[in-house]
Amino acid sequence: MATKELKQFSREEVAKHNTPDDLWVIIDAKVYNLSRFKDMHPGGVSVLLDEEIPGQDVTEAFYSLHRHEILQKAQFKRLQVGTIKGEEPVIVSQARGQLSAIPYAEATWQTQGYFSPYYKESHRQLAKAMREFVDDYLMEDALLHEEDGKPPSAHIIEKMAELNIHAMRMGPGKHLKGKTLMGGIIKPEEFDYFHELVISQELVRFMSRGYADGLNGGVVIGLPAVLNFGRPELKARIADEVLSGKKFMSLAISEAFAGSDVQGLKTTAKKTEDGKFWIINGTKKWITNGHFSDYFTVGCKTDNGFTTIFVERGEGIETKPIKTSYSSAAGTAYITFDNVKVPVENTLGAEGQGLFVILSNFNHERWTMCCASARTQRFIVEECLKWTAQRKAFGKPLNSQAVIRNKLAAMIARAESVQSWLENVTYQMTHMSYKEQATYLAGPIGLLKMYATRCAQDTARDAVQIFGGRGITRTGMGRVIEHYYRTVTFDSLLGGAEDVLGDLGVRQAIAKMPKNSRL
Ligand code: HEM
Repeated sequence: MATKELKQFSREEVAKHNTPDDLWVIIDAKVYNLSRFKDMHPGGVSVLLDEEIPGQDVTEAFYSLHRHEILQKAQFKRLQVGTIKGEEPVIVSQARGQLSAIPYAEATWQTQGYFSPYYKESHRQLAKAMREFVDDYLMEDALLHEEDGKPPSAHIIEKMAELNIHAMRMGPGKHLKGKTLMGGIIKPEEFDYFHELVISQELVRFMSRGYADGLNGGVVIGLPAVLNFGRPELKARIADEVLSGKKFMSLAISEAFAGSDVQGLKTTAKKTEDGKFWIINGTKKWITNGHFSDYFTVGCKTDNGFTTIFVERGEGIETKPIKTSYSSAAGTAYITFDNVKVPVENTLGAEGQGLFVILSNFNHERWTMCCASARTQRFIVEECLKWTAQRKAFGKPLNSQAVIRNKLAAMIARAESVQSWLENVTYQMTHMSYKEQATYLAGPIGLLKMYATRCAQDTARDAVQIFGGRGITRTGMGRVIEHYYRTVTFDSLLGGAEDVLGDLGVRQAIAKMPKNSRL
């Protein structure tokens, strides 16, 4: 119903509608008729018949029990019959594409009154366009498919391809040449890692972790090996098909037998007698997007060591979904390869050098995970700041309790420190070649990821304590917190387990210690 059709009432008029069969309430200067809805109210009838509800202003009671988004839904919007004469609603939803006004809900560079040396006008424009894109297209699809477990809708993948978002997620490089990025906001030759950071951070704002990985996460980690080490004709064909959203791919390394210990993998590739084909046998586990992938970048044991091979779905390949604690929208799969015949031209990099092929992209992969972790932690800070301001306990807002403020302080400090370190590392990346990044940043990125995911888990734990039972309930006020707490561990495992990455960082530091240093 359009606002202009709504009647205006005085508070006295509303007060007369105070019986079970004629039950009106005021929420934020809007008048709702709950007479018929009361029997369908998910919170029950009795709460609506409490002596403090019928005919009265229930704004405070409503917002201590419901998310604002409920009133935005068509089936509940219809309950509004009018507004209060001479009053304006004060509670507003964040408009499409808008930045949040909640302190710390946006990184400093996007917060009014603050400065940053890293971001230019093109980053700001890209951030704005990405936010609008996410609000317009992804929010609804993400919530839907995080629940029903289906992969992201085809029209979303197509729209992302049209704007070349899939390509931008691969970072700066030749693959962007000649492409119109985000409708022309940014030129391919200007695209840097801060642009990519902006994209990675906006693409998780819908807080649906499984869906976020379903959104071509496999391409981000599986395609670089083809782009950097594939033969030119293979590279051209696959990049085109995958970045245009027509085909999906995944990185198939982990096995039930080995994860972080890449050298302990058991899948084998043996050459046919004529030397023209590989015959691949083995299994892979926890392969993101694997269930709907057309292509796989597969790590195999070969006679001369470890070799990475590009494999197309076909005879001998079977993928089965694995149920994990996040949504099957991610297409997490168990894959079996039974005598799969692959042309040797599909070898990525040199035979026996597959470890280098895989390791060379680990820095970028882990860095994108840090981008996502920093952003989602910040979203949790926003949820907690809002909740503790609107929820009352012992007659006062939750945020009047020192113990709650202490938790908020720790959360804010973690979100800010992760983002600041991330921006520093990103700045280094913009000034280093891929090879220099491998030399100088593998250790710091390992440490950053370890730190980010530990902070994220601490923040998830604190948030659940702040939200209480709601923090473990899938619907209602705490739905974002519940989801975060249930899925936050993914970040600490994917792309290398926390302890392994921390250890990598320290081992690299030890290796670089000057031999002549003494206390
Ligand atoms: C326009 C008016 C209202 C609408 C559309 C509405 C709608 C809903 C919906 C959809 C839920 C379940 C979703 C969720 O878990 O958040 C719910 C739960 C609930 N509602 Fe309402 N409601 C309204 C007004 C009220 C009022 C005035 C009260 C009285 C204090 C109330 C008390 C509750 C309670 C106690 C719950 C259960 C909350 C929980 O499980 O944590 N509702 N309501």
